[in-house]
Amino acid sequence: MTEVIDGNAVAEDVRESLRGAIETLTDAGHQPGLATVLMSEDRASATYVSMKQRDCEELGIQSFHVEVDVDAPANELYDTVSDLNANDEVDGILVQHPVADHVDYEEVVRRIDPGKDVDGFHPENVGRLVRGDPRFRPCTPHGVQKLLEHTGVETEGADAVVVGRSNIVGTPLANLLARKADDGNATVTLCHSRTEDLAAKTKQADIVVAAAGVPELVDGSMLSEGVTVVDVGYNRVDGEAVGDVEYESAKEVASAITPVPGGVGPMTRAMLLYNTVKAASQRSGIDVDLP
Ligand SMILES: Nc1nc2c(c(=O)[nH]1)N[C@@H](CN(C=O)c1ccc(C(=O)N[C@@H](CCC(=O)O)C(=O)O)cc1)CN2
Repeated sequence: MTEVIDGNAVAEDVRESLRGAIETLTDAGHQPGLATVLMSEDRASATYVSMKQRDCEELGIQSFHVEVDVDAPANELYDTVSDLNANDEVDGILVQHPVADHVDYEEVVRRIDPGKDVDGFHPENVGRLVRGDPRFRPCTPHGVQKLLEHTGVETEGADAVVVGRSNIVGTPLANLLARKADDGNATVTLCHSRTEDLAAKTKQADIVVAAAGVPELVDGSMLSEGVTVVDVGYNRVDGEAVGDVEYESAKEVASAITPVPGGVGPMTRAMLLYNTVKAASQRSGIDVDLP
């Protein structure tokens, strides 16, 4: 029987487990605060940002939001980031990706105070993660780790194949899964658009994470019996949400699989709250228990 991994339920567990820390920080005079910045007309991005604001409100995290006109010069976005860096009530800053075409997202990220970089995208934080001393684990990779942990999937010694090498998901996740201690200890293969025989790689995997942004790229014929499948993809095809995994055929062979929607997406948001609380604790010097 294939286990369908319920991302909404695990995300709810994470949120509930953060309540105590938020209360401790708030009672001590430091209510955690998250600022979201949107410079895009993409409807999905606007939806994700408003979901993140709502998540904050529900948990008692202060939420700040800035919209920068898509036609504004890059400097306007840089100034917004500077203002938020200087705002003491803001513990975490998230600039929703993608931004307007004429703005270099990497430059925006470099301007975020690394101590407030709750996405974990700043070069200093990427370096720390790769060196084994992560300040903030990026939200989606961290969410995938939590889903595996919650499902009881053993990563230690497992063959994990990550499909997709984006800075937001594939590359940091491959790093985390390969690291020792409590991060994974897996043998990781990072596949991408130039991988010659993708099916040969995915077939030998105990864990497959699809994060390529290509609808239904991975199907059941490319998987081995008993594999765990995590689908990070979220594509709109004919108005329908479709993952990077062909769900029905993959479910036939998998022992556990995440659905789309209701799999990784809610975890991305939950781990953002986690990083915001962590940032608040680090910035205030108030120790809290984090799950
Ligand atoms: N600065 C960042 N930008 C982006 C990130 C990120 O981590 N940081 N990730 C992606 C997508 N993303 C976050 O913003 C995201 C994707 C999906 C969901 C989600 O909750 N999905 C739900 C369905 C939502 C719906 O109904 O439309 C699900 O899968 O069940 C949240 C966040 C892009 N940019």
